[in-house]
Amino acid sequence: MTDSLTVRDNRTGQEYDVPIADGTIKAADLGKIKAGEDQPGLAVYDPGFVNTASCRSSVTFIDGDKGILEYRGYPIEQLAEGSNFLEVAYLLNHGALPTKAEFDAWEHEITYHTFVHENIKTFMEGFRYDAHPMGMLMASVGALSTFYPDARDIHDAENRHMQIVRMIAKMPTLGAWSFRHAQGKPFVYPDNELSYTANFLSMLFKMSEKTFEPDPRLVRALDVLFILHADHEQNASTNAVRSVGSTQVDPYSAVASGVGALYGPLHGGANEAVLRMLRRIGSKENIPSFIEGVKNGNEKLMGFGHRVYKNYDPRARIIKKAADDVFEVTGVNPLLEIALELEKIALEDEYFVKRKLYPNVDFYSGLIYEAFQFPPEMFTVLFAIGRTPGWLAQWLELVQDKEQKIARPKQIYTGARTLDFVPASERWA
Ligand SMILES: CC(=O)SCCNC(=O)CCNC(=O)[C@H](O)C(C)(C)COP(=O)(O)OP(=O)(O)OC[C@H]1O[C@@H](n2cnc3c(N)ncnc32)[C@H](O)[C@@H]1OP(=O)(O)O
Ligand SMILES: O=C([O-])CC(=O)C(=O)O
Repeated sequence: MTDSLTVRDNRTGQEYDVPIADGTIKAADLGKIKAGEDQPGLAVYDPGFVNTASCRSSVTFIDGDKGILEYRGYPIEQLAEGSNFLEVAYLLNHGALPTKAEFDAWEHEITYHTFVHENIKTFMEGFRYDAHPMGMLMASVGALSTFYPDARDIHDAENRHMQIVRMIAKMPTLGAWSFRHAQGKPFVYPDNELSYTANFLSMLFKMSEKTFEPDPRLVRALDVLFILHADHEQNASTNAVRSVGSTQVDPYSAVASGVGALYGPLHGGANEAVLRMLRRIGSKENIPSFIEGVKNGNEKLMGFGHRVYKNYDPRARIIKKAADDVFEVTGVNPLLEIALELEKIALEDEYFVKRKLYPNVDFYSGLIYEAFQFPPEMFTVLFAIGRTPGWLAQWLELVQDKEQKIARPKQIYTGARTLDFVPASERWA
């Protein structure tokens, strides 16, 4: 036994020793270590999990170099073209496309669980007038766990299915109500005669007793956006859902943690940040000085860069096309011109080329959301509604995986040791 540990820094490849109580295992021995087997004294320093696979999964495949994304083996381009959001939600959670009977049953179940308990409404009405809708969404999803104590039995398959249906169904209700609250408008109850996405638009924008009839082209565009956001393997929010879910807590609590992770500007919150950035740039003439600021490290080009994609994000390509369909109905968002020019300049600039920084899913989505009349604070809520089936599919896979353990990483301790405590009465004397 020695008192040092060999650690490999995955960013630099450098190995070095740190003092610890247990023995030393060389990084070269890593390959001999069986997954999930504790090796006292061994830790690989990988902040941000750049090279650490935390699970095995058959939900979503990404080839970041080629810009390929597939849900359960189906290319995202084909799903966006020919499927709908509820079918994709089924695919993710069941592993295969539904038959007609299976789809009808799934759609029926989801449609009839869109209402939430009246006390959730009271709970949401209690937020400050200017509460951020993502904060409200995170809290209200967490609150759902108290309304469904049965959800704590995560070992029962039927029970798990029930919670998955409930959450996919209720997320738009919570999201729409967080929007109405910010607008100071009364909440609109779900209209179960409408499709999933049309009902969501109704709860957001309905202003009279009459049935709300959104333009079908807008309904389709939003449905496609939901498809594009539905899953993305081990992104930060899914990792949060899996991490919290690995404690065997109920899925509402696990998904609430996912909403929290998504809220951050480096993840789903980037769509809101992009819009604010474009507004700040204001005109094409200001782009070169903005880019200079990015290159000098003063700020980031929001909506650019990705941990996995070192090529164009395939979703950004589809969103760019979808924007044209939406703008046909709503008129062109004037910020589009700035976004297109920003992309062009960045993609020709050595700084971005060298680092393989391309537009990600968040770069163009906000322009469409704004054309729908959503304020920027709502953008990440829209992402969360789309991502819910993915979070749940990953949670389901996690709780069924017999080899999955509680998520509990190691650390490299860098603090003091074995100090002698001196009571305050002596220290302050
Ligand atoms: C749905 C989503 O979550 S998609 C991502 C949404 N987030 C954003 O759009 C925020 C802007 N982008 C980023 O902050 C990052 O690219 C992330 C968080 C997405 C990925 O981060 P990481 O994989 O850790 O990459 P990392 O931060 O190491 O970046 C590598 C290099 O590119 C630079 N870089 C990365 N993204 C950007 C950016 N958007 N603008 C300017 N420089 C960037 C980094 O400064 C770093 O440069 P260096 O090598 O000189 O230090
Ligand atoms: O995969 C990631 O790191 C982020 C992302 O694009 C997503 O969650 O959709």
